[in-house]
Amino acid sequence: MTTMLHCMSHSPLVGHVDPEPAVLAEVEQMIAAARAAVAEFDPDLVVLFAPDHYNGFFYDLMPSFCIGTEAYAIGDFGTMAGDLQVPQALAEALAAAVLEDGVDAAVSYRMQLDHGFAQPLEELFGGLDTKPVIPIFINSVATPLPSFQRARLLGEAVGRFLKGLNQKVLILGSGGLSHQPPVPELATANEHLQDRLKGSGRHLPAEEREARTQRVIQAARRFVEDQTSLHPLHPQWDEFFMTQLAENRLQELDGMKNAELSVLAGKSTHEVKAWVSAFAALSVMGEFKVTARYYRPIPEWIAGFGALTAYTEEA
Ligand SMILES: O=C(O)CCc1cccc(O)c1O
Ligand SMILES: [Fe+2]
Repeated sequence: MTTMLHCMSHSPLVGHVDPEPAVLAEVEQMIAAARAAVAEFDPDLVVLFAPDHYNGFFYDLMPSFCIGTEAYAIGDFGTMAGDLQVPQALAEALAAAVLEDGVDAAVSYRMQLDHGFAQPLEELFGGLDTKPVIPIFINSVATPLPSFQRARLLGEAVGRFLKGLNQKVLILGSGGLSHQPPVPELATANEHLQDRLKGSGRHLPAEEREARTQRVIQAARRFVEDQTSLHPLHPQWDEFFMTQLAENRLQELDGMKNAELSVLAGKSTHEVKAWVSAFAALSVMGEFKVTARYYRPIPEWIAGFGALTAYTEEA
């Protein structure tokens, strides 16, 4: 049984602050090709690794990893809102297997998701509930963060479970690459914002939601004018990282310290752990080959914007 993988950057700024038409067309073409490949593959099951941006996971109880047995997306930045179609018994079995395998992932029976999960489903399937999807959260913004090694081990545990299923599985990773949008931080937040980060932000008043959205849009506009207004993108690291994955050198990333990566490529670059977990899962399912690769730094989206597609070899 062949397994397919697709990892991709996301950005809620898509449609809000867009690059020039030629770049937009290039990205749309890349996404259309991925959508066609996914349609051709026609998975029985989708496993989606993605981060959150203080929309569903907060400091009142912040897990490193969480497997959703039921989940819905809130529709931030105009992305799709609504329920995912999570195969509950299978998600429960996956959660149990991952724990048994030595990785202490939490579970959620009411997982609240943002654009990090919704955007890839929207782009690849045109909806949130067109296929059975198991969402797996990786904390990528709320320090202290899980390490690269733990993200790899999580992925390997997930892959071992999936290998035993005998189903046609599509593994998705959403996030990264180098970027540092203005995501709030507990250490520097005022009292009101601290309260939001500790859980009251789970149901943000409409005007606060709008203010937050506009703040990110304004930051993107400023970043296009002045690329020192936020942590600069780091195309060279992004390309290096994608090559490490494509060549199955995941273990070499274990030595990368979280603080080191933040300084090098920006604090939200930790979202690439979704890619690490996705490739780790694929790597235990069989020998794999990367068949498509895309990269371009896109300041309008505050993102080193890339994608990788891979398949295991037919046994
Ligand atoms: O929701 C937020 O506040 C952060 C939004 C955000 C902006 C640019 C690139 C991203 O990957 C991203 O997640
Ligand atoms: Fe993100």
